[in-house]
Amino acid sequence: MVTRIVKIGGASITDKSEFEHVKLSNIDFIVNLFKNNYKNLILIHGAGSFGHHQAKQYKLNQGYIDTDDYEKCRLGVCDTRRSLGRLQQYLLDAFVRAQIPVVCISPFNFLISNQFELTNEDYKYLYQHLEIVLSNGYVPLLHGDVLLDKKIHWRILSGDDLLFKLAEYFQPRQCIFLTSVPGILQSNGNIIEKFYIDESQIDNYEQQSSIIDVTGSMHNKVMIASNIVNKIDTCQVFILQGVSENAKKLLSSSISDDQNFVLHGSTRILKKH
Ligand SMILES: Nc1ncnc2c1ncn2[C@@H]1O[C@H](COP(=O)(O)OP(=O)(O)OP(=O)(O)O)[C@@H](O)[C@H]1O
Ligand SMILES: C=C(C)CCOP(=O)(O)O
Repeated sequence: MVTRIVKIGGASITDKSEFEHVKLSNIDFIVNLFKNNYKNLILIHGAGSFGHHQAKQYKLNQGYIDTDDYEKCRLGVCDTRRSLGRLQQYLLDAFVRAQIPVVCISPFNFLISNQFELTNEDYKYLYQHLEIVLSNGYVPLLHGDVLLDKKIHWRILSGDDLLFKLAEYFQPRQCIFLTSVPGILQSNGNIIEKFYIDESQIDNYEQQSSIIDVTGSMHNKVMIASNIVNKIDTCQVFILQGVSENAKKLLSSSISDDQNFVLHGSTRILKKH
């Protein structure tokens, strides 16, 4: 039932180096990618500069730490979610303006972890809810979020990790990570068009950067993208720039049956032969 899952990375729609800095023209560009192409689609958006800054300030990705002021951190949870809501509002404004039937679904309302852990059983109600939303013709827009946790009070769930769990359940034909860069870059700036999964190499692909990010940036993305390819044989996985001709090309065409299909100037994740 689901053909594509697309993560609209926070880096593609915000300036992550500046607090709550939205790039409205990027949002319009990305929303238009789906204008005639939104059937059987799940969308996820990242936090960008609407969430990572607060999450870092209150160390939310570590859960509650006894030595910190509980009430202050709890307000940090609320402030992170308020900020995510602002970014979501910009996206919803643009989707509805483009007459695309998008509804927002927050993981916070469906998932409660236990010492960071989330089982398939924990995801059950979210999956069921998404099935109903999809069968009514809506496009669900989920997002990276802060979740409540039974032991450590809260944890961060990144949109990339969520994408993996949705891919595992819905088995889409394509998973697409839209971000601010053309794909996975080598240290000399060259793009890797075919990234063959080799776990020992994954550590080499995080370049130094000044952006604020609590969920592992490109390193986590490469790991998640690789896990999807390893787990779902039939799923094509791409990392590419959201505001780009490649994104237009990929999202406006039907899914190629060529198992080795690549888009020049972007990254396709492939199993090592
Ligand atoms: N080897 C690399 N190749 C490409 N980008 C890299 C690399 N190493 C680090 N990066 C950084 O990773 C960023 C993309 O990861 P990031 O998690 O910020 O993306 P996102 O998913 O769009 O954002 P968000 O997590 O806010 O949703 C790029 O903007 C770039 O600065
Ligand atoms: C609340 C936060 C920081 C969610 C992070 O989600 P991501 O931007 O998809 O990694």
